[in-house]
Amino acid sequence: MTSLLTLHDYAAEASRRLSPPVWDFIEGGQGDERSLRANREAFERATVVPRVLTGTAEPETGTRILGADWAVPFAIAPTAFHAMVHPDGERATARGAAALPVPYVVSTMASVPFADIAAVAGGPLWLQLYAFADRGVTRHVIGQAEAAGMGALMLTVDAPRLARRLRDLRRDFRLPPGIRAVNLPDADLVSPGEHSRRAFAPALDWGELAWLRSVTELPLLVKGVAAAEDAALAVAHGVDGIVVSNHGGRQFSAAPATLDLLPAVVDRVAGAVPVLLDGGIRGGSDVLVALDRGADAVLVGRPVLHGLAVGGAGGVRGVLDLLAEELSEAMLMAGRPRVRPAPARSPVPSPA
Ligand SMILES: Cc1cc2nc3c(=O)[nH]c(=O)nc-3n(C[C@H](O)[C@H](O)[C@H](O)COP(=O)(O)O)c2cc1C
Ligand SMILES: CCCCCCC(=O)C(=O)O
Repeated sequence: MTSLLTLHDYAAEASRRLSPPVWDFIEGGQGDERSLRANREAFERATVVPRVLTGTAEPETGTRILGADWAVPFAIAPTAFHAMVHPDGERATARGAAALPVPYVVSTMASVPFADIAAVAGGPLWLQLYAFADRGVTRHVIGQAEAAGMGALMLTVDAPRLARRLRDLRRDFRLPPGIRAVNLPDADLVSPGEHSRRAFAPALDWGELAWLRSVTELPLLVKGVAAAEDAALAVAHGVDGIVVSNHGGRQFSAAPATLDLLPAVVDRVAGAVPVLLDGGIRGGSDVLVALDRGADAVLVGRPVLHGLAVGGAGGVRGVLDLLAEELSEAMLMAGRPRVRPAPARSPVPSPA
């Protein structure tokens, strides 16, 4: 194996190990993939002005989000069907995350039961939630997450259905045999895109948040916010956190880079709730750039799958340890002794 000194090294090694259809499912974006590229380009042109003589020897990377201690200001983004990448699926991901530990946002479309993931997790475990047309299905998923002891719900709001991803369409991508969304009442689905058209709630509105509040007491974040106006509406509707995301460029190719959207969202939210960002984080300096522009923490998607492909739980741990080490070095070199404290849980009441 080539030496794995950067997250890009993990990606290159993963591309050699995964089948071309699975690799393309992971890497692809919507349409001409402009937003996928934009996420990276924004980080590639971003800089952080170093401060000097700050007396920093050992930066403190820890933070506190929604009442839980995080060893690092990053978490694993929700990604579906880890058993496509490694036979132990999300169990291996959770084991890899447990070492540091790194918080893990488990996808509704996990290929391993939530309870089994929770059994090996070592840090905060949240559920990413898709809202289904049949609210009974949504309730079923929430119930299993609660039973597994998950600490928060992250509602994905940028996916009325999975978008047209040309790489998948060209390959007529199907889930490999035996890969199932085991936490759904009807776990057998073959084509993710087709299933999403049939099962996802097609016309979500802000009312969904009030309904979710009526069925669970878990803190509620929304994932997929781009516009500052929507961030303000989310706060007004009483969310506990916001994730600035364009779904890793997988939903709408004209969506701006998330890093470019972040400052306006942070400005509008004005500390009412934590603001997280994902899309294009590929190194510790990227994490620091996002923090510098006002994010309280970030989520990391594809690199975790690359680690999983390279070495199961050990590969995930390798990716997360590397990111933590790079972040610590970036903070040291930039003269940032600690992560700015995130807002405490939102005091904003839900609108009637
Ligand atoms: C293979 C794959 C599967 C994904 N599955 C989900 C999912 O089930 N739910 C969700 O909200 N987002 C999903 N996402 C989007 C990620 O949560 C995240 O927004 C994105 O990957 C971040 O960008 P990055 O991969 O550049 O870090 C998925 C992304 C990938 C690459
Ligand atoms: C109906 C299956 C949905 C899989 C969702 C995965 C996802 O969000 C993605 O971006 O891919």
